[in-house]
Amino acid sequence: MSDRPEDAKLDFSRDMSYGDYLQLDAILNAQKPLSPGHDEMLFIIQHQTSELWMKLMLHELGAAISSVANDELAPAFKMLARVSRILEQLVHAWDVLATMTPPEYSAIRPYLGASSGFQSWQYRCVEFRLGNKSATMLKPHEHHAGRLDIVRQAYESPSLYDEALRLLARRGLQIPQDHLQRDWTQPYVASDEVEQAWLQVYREPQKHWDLYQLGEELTDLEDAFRLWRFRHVTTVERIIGFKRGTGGTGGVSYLRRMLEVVLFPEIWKLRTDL
Ligand code: HEM
Ligand SMILES: N[C@@H](CC(=O)c1ccccc1NC=O)C(=O)O
Repeated sequence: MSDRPEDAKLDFSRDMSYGDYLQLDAILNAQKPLSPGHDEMLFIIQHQTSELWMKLMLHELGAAISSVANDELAPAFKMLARVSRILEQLVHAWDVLATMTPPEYSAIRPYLGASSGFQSWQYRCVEFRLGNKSATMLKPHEHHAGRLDIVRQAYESPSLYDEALRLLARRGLQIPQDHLQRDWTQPYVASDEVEQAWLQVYREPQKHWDLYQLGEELTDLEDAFRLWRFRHVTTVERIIGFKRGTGGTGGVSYLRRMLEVVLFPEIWKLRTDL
């Protein structure tokens, strides 16, 4: 045992090093700016780090959905809490991107062509796993069969909320049959009976403690996701104003409409009716 750096292992000619393990050659050689603009490095790294966090989110969300489906709530809570913390991290990441001014972004934007975050397949999988289903959103991935399969898998599977409602039914709460077995590609439709079931949980938390905790984990998650959407719109407005998006939508008008999405409607409504 020693505190001297000279005593650390220094020869990695035969052993796996930090960079080997983390595949840093692949990651750190993946920043290829197309424009002469200084700020493109920020733009690329902001997106790449977001995609890495989304990869972890999908890893956690997929496992959390399976855990809920298997009545294993303790591990699901831990994974959902992690997803919410990742979203918070992504909310704060907007502060870094917001240091980019409109003229700085104008130097990069012509080089982006028709590419846009709208085409992020991992983001679309997150939305689908959280229950925001839309057939149109599969289309940008049709040109790439492997990716389309991944997005379609998320599209066709029960969402986190679908599995939560199936769990409530297994616990004896009244959930309508058409919420328990349905075409999972269809957008979720809120129901008074489902709200009544959640109200029972929230009126007697001590009787349904883990379902109550699940309800609050879902609330945390949607709360953090709403903040992410909001920071996206405000950051976009401060950088490009009301210009149309490179992806072809109205831009800020489209992103504002996305602020109206409610993922777990009865969990929010019950607060008024409790
Ligand atoms: C200068 C920075 C940014 C600008 C100006 C911007 C602008 C836009 C616009 C205008 C759209 C609407 C689609 C379109 O027509 O293009 C959009 C969508 C999107 N952007 Fe960004 N964005 C920026 C940064 C980011 C970052 C850092 C991420 C993180 C990954 C991101 C992820 C997305 C996603 C996922 C969508 C699709 C949203 C949805 O369908 O609900 N954007 N963005
Ligand atoms: N939609 C943006 C372009 C954009 O932001 C973008 C382009 C390529 C890769 C990622 C992007 N980020 C998120 O939409 C724009 O209209 O300027």
